Amino acid sequence: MVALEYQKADQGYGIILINRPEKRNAISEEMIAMFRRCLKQARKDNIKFLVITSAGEKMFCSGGDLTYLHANLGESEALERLNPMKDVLYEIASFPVPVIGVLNGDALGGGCELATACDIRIAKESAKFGFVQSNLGILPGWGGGVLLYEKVHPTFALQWLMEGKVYDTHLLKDKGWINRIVAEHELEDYDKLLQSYISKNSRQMLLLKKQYIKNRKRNTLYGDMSAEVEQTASIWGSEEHKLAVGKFLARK
Ligand SMILES: CC[C@@H](C(=O)O)C(=O)SCCNC(=O)CCNC(=O)[C@H](O)C(C)(C)COP(=O)(O)OP(=O)(O)OC[C@H]1O[C@@H](n2cnc3c(N)ncnc32)[C@H](O)[C@@H]1OP(=O)(O)O
Repeated sequence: MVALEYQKADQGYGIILINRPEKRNAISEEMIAMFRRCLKQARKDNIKFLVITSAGEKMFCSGGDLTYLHANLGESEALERLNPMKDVLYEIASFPVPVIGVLNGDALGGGCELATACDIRIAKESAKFGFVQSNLGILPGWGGGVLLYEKVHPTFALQWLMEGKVYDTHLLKDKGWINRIVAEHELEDYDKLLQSYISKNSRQMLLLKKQYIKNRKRNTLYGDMSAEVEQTASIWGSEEHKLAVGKFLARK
């Protein structure tokens, strides 16, 4: 089974599928390299938009693989392991056509960062989402906190990042993080689900994304994301982080 794959759909859009449901779609080191390759291929194809979604019904993504991103890493080692996925998130955020996150299940930690890097989020109604990093003694490790400030009101971004709460789709739609809530059965037919995008042409999509990037509040996105990752790496070895990750890894 391939843990991450890309394909171009007949209707002219691309899909990246995170396919590791048995580990709740946690992102491993190997999958980061696969992500880069898939994005590269998607850039070459003449697609109208790119979808990022996952296999399984439970989780869109449970974040970074905690066996690889464990808490016993030194600052420079943590930075080395975090930066590649930050680059993937930046690549998604600056991808030439719109990127739609189809959130088929919950997301935690880095999973919420990945969802936030997408331009549009369509979520299954029953899904729950948590920027829980503060509960783990860290900050977002892939630059996704910076992206969150771009997507929702700054006071809500700060509140979510500070409190580390897990929210439902209705609250997050009110806050502007989720664009559209759908029933589970609507995820069975992508061409129908995505019809309002499929019906537009490639040139329109390309120009709309270009305008969106131009209208971004900041033009220092990459540097700001890198600074956030550095800050996270600086507190990676905190006692709170060691305790939280140690507890997860030892729970069975
Ligand atoms: C930069 C990374 C950093 C960030 O910036 O935020 C992060 O992303 S840190 C990670 C944040 N995520 C978490 O803390 C979530 C950890 N996982 C869980 O709390 C639970 O697994 C779950 C996601 C709520 C799902 O619970 P449940 O449905 O009961 O399944 P299991 O717990 O039994 O998990 C099944 C299977 O998957 C493995 N798993 C789950 N999440 C991860 C992960 N993030 N990394 C590695 N492995 C993960 C889990 O260990 C189980 O494996 P087996 O024991 O081999 O079956």
